[in-house]
Amino acid sequence: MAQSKQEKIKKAVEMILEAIGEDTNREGILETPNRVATMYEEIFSGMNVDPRDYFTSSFCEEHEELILVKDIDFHSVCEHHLIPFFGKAHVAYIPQNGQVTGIGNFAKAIEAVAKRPQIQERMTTTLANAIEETLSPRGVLVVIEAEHLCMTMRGVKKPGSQTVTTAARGVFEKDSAKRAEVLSFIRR
Ligand SMILES: Nc1nc2c(ncn2[C@@H]2O[C@H](COP(=O)(O)OP(=O)(O)OP(=O)(O)O)[C@@H](O)[C@H]2O)c(=O)[nH]1
Ligand SMILES: [Zn+2]
Repeated sequence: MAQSKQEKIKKAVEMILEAIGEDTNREGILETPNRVATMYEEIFSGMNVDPRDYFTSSFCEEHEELILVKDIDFHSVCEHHLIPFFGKAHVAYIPQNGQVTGIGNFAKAIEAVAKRPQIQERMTTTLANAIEETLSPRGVLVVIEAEHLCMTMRGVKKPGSQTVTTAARGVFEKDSAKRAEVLSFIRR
């Protein structure tokens, strides 16, 4: 992150600490604006990353059957309150014309979309669209399950509540049996 952006974050954090009545010169707090600026660099590192870039390389493999990468951990930041939501993402696709990609690329793309202020629906849709647009599979299904701290530590305060979102494209949009097959693998 550029120096000027880091400076802006530090100043803003200092102002928040002052506003809540903290002594910004107190030993434990003195370095906090710095720490937060460094942390933001990490947790918002996906701001200008296009998830489609992870799917531009594919290799030709004659496997036109289901591939499911499940239980991919992620942490993101709710754009409404700037506190975390986190959980697991599952990505299923059925390749077409042998266009298969490295399974690690799904985890990289999830990191990219998670590391920016987000809402869960957009994260789900962005991933499904990125895979559809680049690999042109017969179908893609993205399922995300997450706990939102804005719903558990504040506001309605419902600890343990989980939000599930899905985005289905191609064959998964039309074929409920195919969707059900993926969901049963996810539940296992
Ligand atoms: N659809 C959707 N809503 C979300 C997500 N993350 C947080 N929210 C909700 O977005 C809403 C923000 O609404 P506001 O009315 O502006 O915020 P608020 O008054 O603090 O609302 P509460 O959180 O309900 O107390 C809240 O209902 C949140 O629960 C998300 O990923 N998707
Ligand atoms: Zn929120």
